[in-house]
Amino acid sequence: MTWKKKKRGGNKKNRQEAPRERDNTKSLFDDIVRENENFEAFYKAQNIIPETEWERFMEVNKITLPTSFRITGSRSNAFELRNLMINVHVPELNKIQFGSDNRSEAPRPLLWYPDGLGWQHSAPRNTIKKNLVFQNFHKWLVAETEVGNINRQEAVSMIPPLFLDVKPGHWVLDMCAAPGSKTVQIIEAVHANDLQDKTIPSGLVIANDADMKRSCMLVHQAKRLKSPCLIVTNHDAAQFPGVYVKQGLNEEKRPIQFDRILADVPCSGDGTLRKNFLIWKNWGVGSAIGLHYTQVKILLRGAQLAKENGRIVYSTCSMNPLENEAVVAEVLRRSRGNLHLVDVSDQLPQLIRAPGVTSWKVMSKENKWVDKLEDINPKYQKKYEKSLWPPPDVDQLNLERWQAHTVIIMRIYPHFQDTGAFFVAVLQKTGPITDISSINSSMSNKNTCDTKDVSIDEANENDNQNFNEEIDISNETNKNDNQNFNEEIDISNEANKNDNQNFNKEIDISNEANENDNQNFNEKIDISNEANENDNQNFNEEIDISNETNENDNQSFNEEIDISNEQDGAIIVDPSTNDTLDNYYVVPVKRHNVDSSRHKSHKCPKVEKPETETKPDDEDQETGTQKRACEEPFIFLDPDYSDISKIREYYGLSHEFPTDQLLVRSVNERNKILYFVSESVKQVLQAPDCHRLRVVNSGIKIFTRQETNEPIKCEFRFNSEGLVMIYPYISKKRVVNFSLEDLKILLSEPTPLIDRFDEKIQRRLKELDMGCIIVYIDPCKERDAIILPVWRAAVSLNLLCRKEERRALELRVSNFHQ
Ligand SMILES: C[S@@+](CC[C@H](N)C(=O)[O-])C[C@H]1O[C@@H](n2cnc3c(N)ncnc32)[C@H](O)[C@@H]1O
Repeated sequence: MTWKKKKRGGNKKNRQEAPRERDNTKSLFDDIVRENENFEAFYKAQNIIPETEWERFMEVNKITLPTSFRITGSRSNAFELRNLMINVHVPELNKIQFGSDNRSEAPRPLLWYPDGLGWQHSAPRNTIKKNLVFQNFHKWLVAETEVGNINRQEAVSMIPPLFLDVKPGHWVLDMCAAPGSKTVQIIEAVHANDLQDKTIPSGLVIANDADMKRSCMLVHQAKRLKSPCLIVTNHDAAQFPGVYVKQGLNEEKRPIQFDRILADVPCSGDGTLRKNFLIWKNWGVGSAIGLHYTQVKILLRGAQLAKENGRIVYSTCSMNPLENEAVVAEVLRRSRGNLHLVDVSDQLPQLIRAPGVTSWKVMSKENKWVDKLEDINPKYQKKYEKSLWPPPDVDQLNLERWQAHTVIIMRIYPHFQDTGAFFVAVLQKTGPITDISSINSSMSNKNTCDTKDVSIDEANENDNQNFNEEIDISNETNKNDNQNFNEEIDISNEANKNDNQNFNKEIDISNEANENDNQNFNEKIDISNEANENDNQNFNEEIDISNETNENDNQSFNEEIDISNEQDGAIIVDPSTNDTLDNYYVVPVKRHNVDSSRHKSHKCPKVEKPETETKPDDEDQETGTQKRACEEPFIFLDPDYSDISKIREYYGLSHEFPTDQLLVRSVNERNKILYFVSESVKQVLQAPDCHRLRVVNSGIKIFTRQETNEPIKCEFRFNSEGLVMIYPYISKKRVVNFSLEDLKILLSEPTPLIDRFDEKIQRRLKELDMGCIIVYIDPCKERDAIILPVWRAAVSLNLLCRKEERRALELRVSNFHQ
């Protein structure tokens, strides 16, 4: 059987493209299943799917996965979009009839997802391409996705963060976060009360991933949420460094610990068969056996980093008990009663789930069933962990509870609700996870029960063994992601084509406008150039991120430097015990007053690298990535910093706004961008040993210095990324209330002339000098107010936001009629 490779990047030989449409899928899958019977043999023997359901389980696995998405953002905004789905899009799409049974494939809500904000649809791509109604719907989806109001995400992948039960104010660690779908959910939960409280959220989300490239994807994904609570880091989660932060009035040093931990670990991914049929074809027992040890180490480290009474969610997109129940059982055993499974049967009652299992079988890499480690050929025993087999006390672990609908561990299978498969376990920490080394290890079969049990060296050794498999798998996942990503790129390219058309038009228009407005020519060019930079960034995620980072943040992408730090930081210990404090060395990071003489003296802890190793902007021959000589520091501004006083005066910024949470990223007198972070992010970034954290990104842009030849009173303009956050703290001095009609004029061209607006607006604008103003639109009670930064030039206005934001706004405004 041969499948033709479709156009797609990569030079992988023998790569086969699975058919996408439902109609022709089945027969081809039957062929794959025949080619790889191990999958079927393995899972039949595990007896995890009742015999009566087996046929249905196999059938559904052969059908292409529906597309699913979540409506995100603030509550009222999300409800507005949900109502638009229910009242406008679904009725329109329901009119389309297609498929063999002439059935409509309009989106339907995921019944178990709270507030009707989760959706899925299984319309074939051909339909989407050919049908105008679907095309319009898709355009809307893409536009709202670009600005972060909609998140495309596999339905089952939405489940773990819901069980994590994140509350505003929580400190959350997402251990294996990239590409970031679940991080986005966590960030949303941390911001859940923003609108009611009208305060800056105090929570913290650290999103970590061991893969640098994927961490960058994560930055891009999470950036759309404009959260000052996020830090993206790049570590092996099993060795996530301990950091001491100063907390409380006395600034007492305490080890960093989290209210919530998500360990969505790397796995064999056989729950994603419907998305990536190659997993089925290449399925083998080796992946799970190889990953088990890494998974145990990550979950264990997560348990250590949780606060007492903190919640830890362990999840995989694998159905294999060796990656699921075996991992949880081993970590429960090692925690010596300080970790418990949580009964979450009352949460998401409409989610159909099966309980965990208490017996499972281990198949050797030679595809033979093996009852115990000792039965493995001694030559290969090192490759297996004792903990792969069910422990003797497995019945006491509550892995399975199926009484009165009580399910503690959740197994979600594709045939339950037309999704992928997933495994979720919710754990609570009730005491310190200490002294792991003294536990007689059932895990290690290497007869080393001393401190080396989970020591760095051994962990690394093992990691290396497993790493190749992991890389294969994550590549597989990447391939898969790329598949899906290409779909999106196709669409967005189309959108971009359109944009280019519009863009040219805009240039024409702006030229026209410039004729009218020659005085402000330079300003407009500057602003539009910035907008163009942003636009180009979005054509290519990676370029986008690295450019943005290099230009604005100078945040470190240098893995070499960080690896050396990793060695310092890799101390496996429960932070609630102080016994490793001596292993930390302290590099004090002071608050910097940005004056040229002082900031020159600021030393980035990573500059000590010899120049020959990392020249600035050196190109890595192997990866093609840009290396930087040093990671630029996070320099917190002194509230007395002169530019802040200017901003305060010009915009009427309240003293309640925590200006001490503003920072800059470059040691430069004329800092172009001022970033803002939450109080807890600041605590972490100012931790004496923060250098141990390999920070990839943090902070939202709130002010940008506007370079202009014109005489203006305040050089700093608002950045759309941070405006909503700071808006409650500014006076009405430079706020102009617009009606929807005024907004339409503003959006009608890049630099509409002031005299096109309503007379009242003209009068108000005349009161204001040249510079940044804030346009406020309150469409109606049920909808969120729209707050926009606008440049008030001599005779025209210029909306200061990215093209994607502008496009989504245009769509939103056009929907207000309906
Ligand atoms: C299942 S994916 C995570 C998906 C992610 N939580 C989401 O919802 O988008 C597993 C991730 O773990 C990362 N990873 C693999 N080994 C790791 C390790 N030792 N520490 C941290 N991350 C790791 C991979 O790069 C991959 O991005």
